Amino acid sequence: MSSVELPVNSSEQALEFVDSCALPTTWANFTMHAFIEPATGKEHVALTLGDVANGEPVLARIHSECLTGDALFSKRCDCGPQLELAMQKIAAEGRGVILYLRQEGRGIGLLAKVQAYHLQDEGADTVEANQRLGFAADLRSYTLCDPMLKHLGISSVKLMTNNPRKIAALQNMQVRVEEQIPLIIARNPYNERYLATKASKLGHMLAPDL
Ligand SMILES: Nc1nc2c(ncn2[C@@H]2O[C@H](COP(=O)(O)OP(=O)(O)OP(=O)(O)O)[C@@H](O)[C@H]2O)c(=O)[nH]1
Ligand SMILES: [Zn+2]
Repeated sequence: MSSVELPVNSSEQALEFVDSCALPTTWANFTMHAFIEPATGKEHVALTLGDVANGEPVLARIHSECLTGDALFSKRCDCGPQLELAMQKIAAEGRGVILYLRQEGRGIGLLAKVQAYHLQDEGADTVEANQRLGFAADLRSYTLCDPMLKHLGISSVKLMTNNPRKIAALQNMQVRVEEQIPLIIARNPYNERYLATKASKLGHMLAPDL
C-alpha cells in the first residue's frame, strides 16, 4: 500500500469533508463527520467522541458497511455486535473514533452479497461464494482511512479488530497502531461457519475453535 498522502479539500482530493453534526446514541453523544469520495460519489462517515486530536492514541474501530448485520440484526455475521461493542468501549473510555466505510460485503456490494449468501445457503463458505461469483475473497481498501484520520487530527490508534490486514494498512499509511484490541463476538449456529472461515482462510486472529 502506498504511503502517499491523500489530501482533503485540495484540487486532487480523494476524499472531501462535507460537514459534522451531533449524533446522540444509546451509549454516548458522538459527533458525526461526513465525507464524500468525488471519484465514486460514495459517502462515508466517522464518529468521534471526546478530544481525539490531542496526540494521545485514540481507541478506534474501522468498520466496513454490513447492512444486514449493522441495521437488520442478521445473525449470519458478527458485524452488528462488533459495532455495538466498539461504541460501548468508546463510550466507557469517553474518547474514540469509528470510521464507517461504505464497502458493503467486503467490497462486492449488497446485491452480490445476497447472491453470495444464496450460495452459502447451498453449502459454500464465504470465500468460496465470493470466488464463484468472480470476486476475490476480500476486495476492501483502507486507503481512505488516511485522509479521514488526518482530517480528524489522529496519528496514533488503539485498534479494535481481529483482522491483521487492517493493522498492516494503517501502518503502511504511517498511522501508529499502539495496541490491537480483539473484538470477539459469541458464536451462534448461523455465524459459526462464517467465523471459522475468517480464522482459517482470511487470517483473522480468532481462537482456533472459532
Ligand atoms: N462477501 C461477503 N461479505 C460479508 C459476508 N459477511 C459479512 N460480510 C462483510 O464483511 C465485512 C466485515 O467487515 P468488518 O467487521 O469491518 O471487518 P472484519 O474483516 O470482519 O474484521 P474485524 O475488524 O475483526 O471485524 C462487511 O463489509 C460485511 O458486509 C459474507 O458472507 N460475504
Ligand atoms: Zn456482517
